[in-house]
Amino acid sequence: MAVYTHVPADELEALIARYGIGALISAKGIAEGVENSNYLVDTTGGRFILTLYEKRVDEADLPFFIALLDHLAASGNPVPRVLADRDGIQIQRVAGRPACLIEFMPGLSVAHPNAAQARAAGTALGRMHLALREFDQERPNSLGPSGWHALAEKCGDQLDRIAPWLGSRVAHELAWLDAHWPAALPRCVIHADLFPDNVLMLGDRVTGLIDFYFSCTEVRAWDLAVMHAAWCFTPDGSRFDPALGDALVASYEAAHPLLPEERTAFATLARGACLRFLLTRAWDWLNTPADALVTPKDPLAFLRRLDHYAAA
Ligand SMILES: Nc1ncnc2c1ncn2[C@@H]1O[C@H](COP(=O)(O)OP(=O)(O)OP(=O)(O)O)[C@@H](O)[C@H]1O
Ligand SMILES: N[C@@H](CCO)C(=O)O
Repeated sequence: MAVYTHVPADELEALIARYGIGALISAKGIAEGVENSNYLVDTTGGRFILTLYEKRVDEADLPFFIALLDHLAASGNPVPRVLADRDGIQIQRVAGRPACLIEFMPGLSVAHPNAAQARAAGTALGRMHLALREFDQERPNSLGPSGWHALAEKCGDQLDRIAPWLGSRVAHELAWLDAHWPAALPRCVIHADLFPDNVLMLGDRVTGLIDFYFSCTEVRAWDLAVMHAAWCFTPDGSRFDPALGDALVASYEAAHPLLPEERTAFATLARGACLRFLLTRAWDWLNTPADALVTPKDPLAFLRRLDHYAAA
């Protein structure tokens, strides 16, 4: 359940009144997600998402995310814009947290995507990368190679509480990736977290790409590698589905061809993606109180994926 911050009804009513979107009808906390608090807000003028930014989103980055969403929406990508209130203000303070009111996108995220859905998602990523050629703002990736080292150090010996050998395995992977990371590949702003739960679909059609709060300037093909690792395995990471992998990569390439050097480096990029999600999940696993409302995700599901790419 991802509602970390409760918004009192009178505060919500006053917020909605600032937007000229009618009167508040209801607001429900959204269970999905682990990072931020999200509410589904209905007013007499329509349906909206209210996001309160929690632990991992830095308020100073919000203008970058808002500009990115504006750019992508303006170039025809299915992403939600952030609404401005009557004074033109987009970043609010709600219950003491930075917050934005966001366009509601139709569709559902698919728990177990099929090949047609992977194909649609690959096309959506390729089109997004095309549009991002014209986006000139930058944001460093705090969860890129140097961030992995910092996170592994912060987890320290505690990694072995998850599995007895995990600390030494992570150290080995960090050293291998330091030696092989293809940092010279083309870069652009990427989504960096396009898991199935961040792609809304109706049937086999993509209706919304959401949750851009890890977007950053990074090796472009890493975005596809993140998707490959997130979309093409059983949830526990034990089995790779080649039909999903082929559908995802072929459809991406039809919209935005990979360079030969991106193709060559793909398994290494995916290995880095697995380490990134292993480490953020491990940190959450070790630091989520037992009585928290959020269930931490399994770090080892990304070690199993990593093993797949390491063997490739
Ligand atoms: N613009 C939107 N339109 C429709 N639904 C949305 C929108 N934004 C968020 N949601 C809903 O809220 C849920 C949580 O949103 P989101 O994935 O942004 O949360 P998060 O806490 O940042 O999650 P994550 O754990 O994936 O980082 C989504 O699964 C979706 O159901
Ligand atoms: N998509 C991530 C959560 C955001 O970092 C995961 O499943 O671990």
